[in-house]
Amino acid sequence: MLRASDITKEYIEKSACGRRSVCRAVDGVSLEFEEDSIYSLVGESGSGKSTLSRILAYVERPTGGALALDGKPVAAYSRKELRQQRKSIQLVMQDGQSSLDPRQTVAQSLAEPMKNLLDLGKEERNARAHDLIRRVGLPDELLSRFPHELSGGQQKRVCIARAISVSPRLIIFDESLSGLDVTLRKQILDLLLELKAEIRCSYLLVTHDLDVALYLSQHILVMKEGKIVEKTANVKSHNDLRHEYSRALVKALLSKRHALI
Ligand SMILES: Nc1ncnc2c1ncn2[C@@H]1O[C@H](COP(=O)(O)OP(=O)(O)OP(=O)(O)O)[C@@H](O)[C@H]1O
Repeated sequence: MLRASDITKEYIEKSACGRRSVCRAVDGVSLEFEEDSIYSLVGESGSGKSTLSRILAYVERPTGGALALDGKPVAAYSRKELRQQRKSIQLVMQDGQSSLDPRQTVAQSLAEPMKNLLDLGKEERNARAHDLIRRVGLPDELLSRFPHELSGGQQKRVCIARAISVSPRLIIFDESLSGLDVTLRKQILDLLLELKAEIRCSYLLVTHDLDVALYLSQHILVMKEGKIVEKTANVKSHNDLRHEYSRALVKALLSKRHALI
């Protein structure tokens, strides 16, 4: 469905003394996402996961390489086609509160992508907002609230409802589950599995947490210093990860578990 070929992203950084240097955040990444599958992207902080996610969601342009959707290069899309395709890939960011406009009620927040990307009329948007809020397990009365009147878990659910409102084919969750306590995180993970069974889209979950990746996904992608160092399909346990760097991540995970017991 979505193919990324040799994606590179360089940032020019300026030091305090005015010297310029190049940071290669993403370095020659090629990936292919299939329909109806769950992928996790893991790697340590600064390995380029968020940058790659923004590029895959067309929020940021790569410095090199190309994206193609259903075989057609995204660069060849007209403005109108690109707008149409924007709904296919949705990005859910880490912080629920700052991803939602503080001046919009939940109903307005849910209506916005349906208005901009689906051209739905007001009545249809309202009806869909009621349906969406229930699908993510929240009561209808929350539709009239503002983001600061919601708990962290409720904000995440609203962000998920907003992402599914346009029937995407791939949803990228960029660290969207961090900062939640274990019980709440499990609830959201189970909600994602339920929704996926209903809407049959693909997920890319960007996470530091290998346990979360193993719980949810069939495909694990491991990123280090801007490169994908391992792509493993049909992952059942951490033993399936073979690359030296992946083994180091597994070792860190296991020692963290022992420290907690
Ligand atoms: N807008 C930017 N300008 C300059 N450098 C940037 C920018 N965004 C990211 N970087 C740099 O690119 C590299 C990759 O950052 P990125 O946020 O993609 O990593 P990450 O794996 O998502 O990290 P984390 O898990 O901590 O969120 C880092 O060295 C970061 O400092």
